Amino acid sequence: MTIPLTFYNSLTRAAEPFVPIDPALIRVYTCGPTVYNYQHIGNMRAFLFADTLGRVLRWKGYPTKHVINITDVGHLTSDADTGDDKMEQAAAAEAKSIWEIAAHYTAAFKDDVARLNIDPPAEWTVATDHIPHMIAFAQAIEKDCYLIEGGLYFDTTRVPHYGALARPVSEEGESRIDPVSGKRHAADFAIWRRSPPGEQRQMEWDSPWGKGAPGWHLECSVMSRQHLGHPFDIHTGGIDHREIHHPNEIAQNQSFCGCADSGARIWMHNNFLVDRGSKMSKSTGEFLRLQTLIDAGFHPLAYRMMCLQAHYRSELEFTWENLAAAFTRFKRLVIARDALRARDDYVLKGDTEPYLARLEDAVGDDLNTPRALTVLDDLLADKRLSPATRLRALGNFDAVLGLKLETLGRADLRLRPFTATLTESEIDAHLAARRAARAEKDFARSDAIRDTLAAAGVEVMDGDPLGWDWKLTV
Ligand SMILES: Nc1ncnc2c1ncn2[C@@H]1O[C@H](COP(=O)(O)OP(=O)(O)OP(=O)(O)O)[C@@H](O)[C@H]1O
Ligand SMILES: [Zn+2]
Repeated sequence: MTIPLTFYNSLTRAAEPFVPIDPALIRVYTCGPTVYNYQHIGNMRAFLFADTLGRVLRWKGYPTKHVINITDVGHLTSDADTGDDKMEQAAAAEAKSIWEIAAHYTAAFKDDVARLNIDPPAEWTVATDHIPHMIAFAQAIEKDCYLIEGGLYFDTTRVPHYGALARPVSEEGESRIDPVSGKRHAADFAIWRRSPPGEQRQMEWDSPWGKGAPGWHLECSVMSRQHLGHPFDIHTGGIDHREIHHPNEIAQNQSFCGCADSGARIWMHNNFLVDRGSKMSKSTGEFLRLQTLIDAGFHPLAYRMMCLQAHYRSELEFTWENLAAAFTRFKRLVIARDALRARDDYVLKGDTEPYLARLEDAVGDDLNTPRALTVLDDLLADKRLSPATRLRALGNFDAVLGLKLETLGRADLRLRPFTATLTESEIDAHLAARRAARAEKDFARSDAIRDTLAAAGVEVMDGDPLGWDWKLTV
């Protein structure tokens, strides 16, 4: 594979050729979820993007170490260090301990990761496992901090070009940051938040600056440095992080190294999933979970397909129609694959190289997955290649797109097999008749219909949790 990779670097606002720091190991850090609630499908878009990046690097032959953190402390209700800790607030609302909250939502997040076929990273690092390291890091940058009643704050005028990543740091931008009494500059942020006198927090630790908890930005500087070393290759996150969280990480990293290095060579940001025109957000209440989509009858990979159809730097509007269209496209791919399998004569004829080159070119062009999908469509439809040849190339597309085209069964998607003797609408008609029979308590008739379906290769699944009431017995 020879086509170079190009990534859009938010630091320079330009597409740049990817030059590994050490080709023997590419190091990637992704800001992970705050586990005070279920992740919504917008959050999962951020992890799908990071997964595509990791997949592309590995497919290109780069050994890659990917770290994603779990934020279980420090993220306040405002990204700019005011309000309550999101974890404390959720624990109070659900009358549970923070540790229970974190365990529950971390497990739910990892379920979604698996269902979306996101490759688990080399390490999931947990913020609260790193408190001593955070204190040591804070001591190292204390020279650029000042102590006020609220805790230890970072003086953002102490590093060169603070906020260059957010660009421009406008008056308007800074006015979004709520004032904290004693802060020297609006953009200054908490490194260590002291527990208010007389108040006991569920999560608090002793430190040289009093009992309290680390600031949210600190954890990513500390975990990325500890697990990857600075500078590492690529740092990713959602585009909201480009404004506050990542500029603050960069300021800490610069203070720590006493240099101008941001800590990562390339900073990449995915754009938002929006719902009726605005960012889908946990904090604003109503949001969609992956489970909601599954309950509505969609395979989780239909959502992956929906995300792949848009470039990661474009805003993506969620509508049920878009999701249904993505699901249909996904089913068509599975149907096309099965049609090829049915005709497979094990004869290899034709050359897939041009398609693989186009795939490489597409994903190398700042992860252009929409273009990669059209390459896949073209490959499957190319009659100059034998079925076996086309099927053989699928592994490359699976490696990059993660759609499980090689392994997913038709039954998983509720598709009628080519060998089935009933059409999809006939199956539905039988099922409707069976439901009517059951409603009339005519179980003999209901069982007879079930047997008819079974003979045709269709197994009825009463009470299927996915809401699909039949699957194929193949
Ligand atoms: N609507 C969205 N579309 C795409 N990415 C998103 C969206 N909302 C959040 N993200 C990204 O999801 C990742 C995890 O976010 P995190 O759990 O910190 O979110 P949060 O701030 O707690 O929740 P929210 O932003 O939903 O209130 C981050 O990279 C964030 O930028
Ligand atoms: Zn982070």
